[in-house]
Parts: sequence; C-alpha cells; structure tokens
Amino acid sequence: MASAAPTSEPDDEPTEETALETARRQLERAAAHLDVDPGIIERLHHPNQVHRVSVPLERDDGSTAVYTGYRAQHDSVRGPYKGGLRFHPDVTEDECIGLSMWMTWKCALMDIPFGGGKGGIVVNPKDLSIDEKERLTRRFAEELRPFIGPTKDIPAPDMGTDSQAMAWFMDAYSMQEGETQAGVVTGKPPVVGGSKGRDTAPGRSVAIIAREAIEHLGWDLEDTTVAVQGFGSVGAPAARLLDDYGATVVAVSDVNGAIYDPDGLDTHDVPTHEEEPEAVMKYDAPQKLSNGELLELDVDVLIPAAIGNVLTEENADDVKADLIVEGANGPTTSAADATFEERGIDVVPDILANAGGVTVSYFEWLQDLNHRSWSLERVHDELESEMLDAWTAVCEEVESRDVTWRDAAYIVALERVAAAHEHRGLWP
Ligand SMILES: NC(=O)C1=CN([C@@H]2O[C@H](COP(=O)(O)OP(=O)(O)OC[C@H]3O[C@@H](n4cnc5c(N)ncnc54)[C@H](OP(=O)(O)O)[C@@H]3O)[C@@H](O)[C@H]2O)C=CC1
Ligand SMILES: O=C(O)CCC(=O)C(=O)O
Repeated sequence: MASAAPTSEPDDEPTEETALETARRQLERAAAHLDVDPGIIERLHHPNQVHRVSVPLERDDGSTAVYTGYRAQHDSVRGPYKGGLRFHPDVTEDECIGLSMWMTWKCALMDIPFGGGKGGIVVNPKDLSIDEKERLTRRFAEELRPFIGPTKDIPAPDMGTDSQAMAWFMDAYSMQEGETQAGVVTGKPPVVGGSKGRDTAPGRSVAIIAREAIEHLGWDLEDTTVAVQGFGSVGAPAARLLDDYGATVVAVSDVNGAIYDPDGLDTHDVPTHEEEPEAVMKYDAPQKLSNGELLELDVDVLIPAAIGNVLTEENADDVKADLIVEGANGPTTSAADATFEERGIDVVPDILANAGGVTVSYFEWLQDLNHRSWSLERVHDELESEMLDAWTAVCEEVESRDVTWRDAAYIVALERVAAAHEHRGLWP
C-alpha cells in the first residue's frame, strides 16, 4: 500500500492492438464459457453497418477542409444503437467498430434497451475555433441524418465532444425535422433536454464500482491510494468522488503529463479538462511525472481514464497497482490483460466501470420522450441502484465460474444479447 514514484523512464507510446482486435478476443473468451449458437457469435464479430462520410468545413479563413467521419452500428437486437461521437486525430474505422461492440456489451450488462454504436471525426478539436467546431458538428449531424434518430441510433459525447456539441447536433437534426427532437442525442445541456448529472455520470460510476471493488477485496477506502490518468469527463469526477469517499488520490494527469503528491491531491482544486484543457500540469504539485510513470506508480488502485491501449505488454509487468478500474474504453490490450491475470492484478472492465455515462444517457432519453425532468438526486439514486445491480450480476459470475471480472461482465452481457437474437428469430 506504499506510494512512491518510479525512477524508470517508461515508453508512453501504446502498442498497436486495435480496439476491434481486442474486442473480438474478449468476445471469444466469453463465448467459450457459454453454450451459444456459433452463428450468433460469428455474427457478433461484425458490425451491422459502418457509415463513412465526408464532412466539409468552411474554415474561419474562408478555405475549405474536408474531414472523414464514421458511425459504426454494431448490434441493435436489444434496441436502438447507442454510443458516443469522438473528435480525435486517431479516430479510425476499426476503432469505431471496436468501440461500438463495447457499447453493445455495456448496454446489455446495464440491462438498458439499447444496442451498440460509436462514431467520430478524424480531427483534432483543439485545432478548431469554437465557430469551426459548431459548423463541423452541425454538418456531421446532417451527414449522419439518414442513419440516426431517437428510435434508430442515438449519439452522445465522447473524447473531444461535450454537451455544447450535443446541443448543436440536436439543433441541426431538429431544424430539418421541422420540430425539436431532443431524443436524437444525449449528453445535452439540461436546459435543452439534457439530464442533470449526465456530465459527471461516467466518472461517478467509475468511483462507485471502484468503491465496491475495494470493499469486495476487504480494503479500507481511507487507506487506499489512487492514480487517475486523464482529468476529463471520466477521470475528473471519478477522482473527485473517490476523494470525497475518503480515498487518497495521489496522482492525476492530462495529455502533457501527471502531477503527484504522495500525501494526496486536492482533486477539487485541480482544473478539469472542461474547466481548462491542459491545465493539470500547470497545477502546483510536489512532483511532475510522465503519463507512463503514472501508470507504474505504486498505488492500490489505477484508473486509466484517458485513451485506449495504454496498458500493454510493454508496461504490464511494471504496473504496481493491485486493482485496475478501467475508466477509458479499451485501455488494456489482451496481452496486458493476460499478464495482469497471471500476476493476480484484478481488472474491473470498462463496460462495467464507465457505464454510468450511457446509463444516465438512457435516463435522459426517457426524460426527453416523456417530456419530464428528473432531479439530480433521483438521477444519482437510480444510477447508484443500476450500478449495484450490474456489479452484483458480475460478482455472481466471478464466484460461480471462477473467472476474471472482465470475463464475468462479458458473460452476463453476451448471454443477454444472444438470448435476444434467439428470441427474435433473427438467427439463423
Ligand atoms: N464522455 C463520456 O461520456 C464517456 C467517455 N468514456 C471514455 O473515457 C475516455 C476519456 O473520455 P472523456 O473523459 O470523455 O474525454 P475528455 O476529452 O473529457 O478528457 C480526456 C482527458 O484525457 C486527457 N488526455 C488526452 N489525451 C491523452 C493522452 N494521450 N494521455 C493522457 N491523457 C490524455 C485529456 O487531457 P487535456 O485536458 O490536456 O486534453 C483530458 O484530461 C475515452 O476512452 C472515452 O471513450 C467512457 C464512457 C463515457
Ligand atoms: O452515453 C452514451 O450514449 C454513450 C457513452 C459512451 O460513448 C461510452 O460509454 O463509451
């Protein structure tokens, strides 16, 4: 339980296992535990559709730039496709497909009536002015119009997009429909049909699940040290809530590196990505580390909550945390996962830990369809209850089958998706 900064200079560069490869391996591992029609499993290796669009943008200087956008729609047997839109230079078609598969499992694990979708634009949003971001988002909504809708496919925020982007997206879609269609996206500001508590929900669920895992392992939260990579929509609320629960958050990071205080940071004082991007490293802290060093800190709990593929075969042997709670989607490659299993390091998977985001998105969609607004207290209470139900379902599988938390979560999700395929008669 000691906390000390490592002295090595690890490689920050992730290795090249694609999200799709990781997602397929995870599916195969879960399928090996279940008696499911192999045809259904084969079908679930592939997305239903992937839409690739060109998104032209008039830059502020009058020139035209054309960006590539994607929307991957993996499976809709349990309901409309659901999942975020990412604005990031590393977005690829395969990444969107892998992320859309994870959304299918995440929604099934949470038992909410959605399938899996994910999309994004290959762009660095930090290179765009606010007006350019608005024009790009509105045009993306226009390009995706034929494929989305409140009962078809419902996007949401992800890396590089936020509630303002969702408001523009909803407005652009609604203008063409001739009426406000609040339910076409979630993660909007509450004043235009968003749900209270959606902005912090993915981080809140990470903290709730970390708290449950810590209790399950018989640790005391007050004696638990935590390092969090990324201080955005997921990392910041997770760090702050764990701090509020009594844990000691010793390190947090942004894209430029990490701040470290072995006595614990005042997480409410460190600016989040939303408050000021790239401000973490400007914060006055006893030590500055690289993002790679943060991942190898001798802490009890490590929460990767920024980008994918940061825990790889290159650094898995050097990770010193006893518990990893995945805040980001796909932070752990299959090779690293195998190493953690061998080393007895527990990993709570993304599809469980960060599922608070899509769960409150579901609450938002219900509020939009019913033209009702829930109180923040109700959102928090219902989220807590949904997270505990999912946690219990996963723990039951862990105990009855003696599998990892990731395999258990996939088994619960895959059983539900496969049963829906069987009942609907879509297969074979
Ligand atoms: N937003 C959501 O609703 C949900 C998001 N997720 C997943 O969580 C992860 C983070 O998303 P989200 O919090 O929304 O993103 P944000 O854009 O809100 O924040 C990302 C954070 O990560 C930092 N960051 C960016 N690149 C790197 C890097 N290369 N190394 C270390 N830190 C980096 C950013 O730093 P800086 O401020 O300097 O840019 C920022 O602090 C993604 O995997 C996303 O898919 C999962 C569930 C829901
Ligand atoms: O809120 C949503 O619909 C999806 C959020 C998301 O993209 C995710 O959980 O990865």
